[in-house]
Amino acid sequence: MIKLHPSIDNGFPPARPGFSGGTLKCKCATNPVTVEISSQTAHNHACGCTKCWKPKGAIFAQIAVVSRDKVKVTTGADKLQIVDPSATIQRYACKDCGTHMYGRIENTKHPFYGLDFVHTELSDETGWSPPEFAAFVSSVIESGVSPDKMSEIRARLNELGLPPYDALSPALMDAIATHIAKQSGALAA
Ligand SMILES: N[C@@H](CCC(=O)N[C@@H](CSCO)C(=O)NCC(=O)O)C(=O)O
Ligand SMILES: [Zn+2]
Ligand SMILES: [Zn+2]
Repeated sequence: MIKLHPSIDNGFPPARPGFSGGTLKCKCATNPVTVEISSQTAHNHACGCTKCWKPKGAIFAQIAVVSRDKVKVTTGADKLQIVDPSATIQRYACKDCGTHMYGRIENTKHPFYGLDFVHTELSDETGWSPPEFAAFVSSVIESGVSPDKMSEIRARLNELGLPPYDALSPALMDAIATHIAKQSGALAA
């Protein structure tokens, strides 16, 4: 069976009611970077884009959002560097092991401003919100996955209960479009 991501391939538990966060740790054996997340996450999803960090050998990333005021670097801030300063999401990665610790949007007009992107598999705690869908599925081809594999990948995502989309989920695409329409005046603010 095709492997997509180690936290997804064997199924995943539901969110634990009352769960209120945990600590993300990079892959460095010594002096790891730690980031405290003091809330449950939302919109967790598998992402096939080339920009999101993936564990070794994984085709997809697993990524969720959390309010930026709930994200705090607790150790090793000096080891963090922004992967691509020109990207919409500024991804802070450990310069020793390459793990992305959080991604932040600085453009206050962006529909997702205020939300940081995090990989909850970097935490030892259980109870995080599980993935709900798969985004940017066709983009895995950009990382070198053969187009011949796409039917198998989409079938497996469906089997896991993760509807595959080639951008974000319809609910998130609608939220983005609504935000833009309110900014332009096409819809009442
Ligand atoms: N085909 C491109 C798609 C990259 C892309 O647009 N990624 C999305 C999703 S990331 C988490 O869901 C995005 O919002 N990117 C903004 C950014 O990365 O700054 C590819 O695969 O590279
Ligand atoms: Zn590291
Ligand atoms: Zn992505």
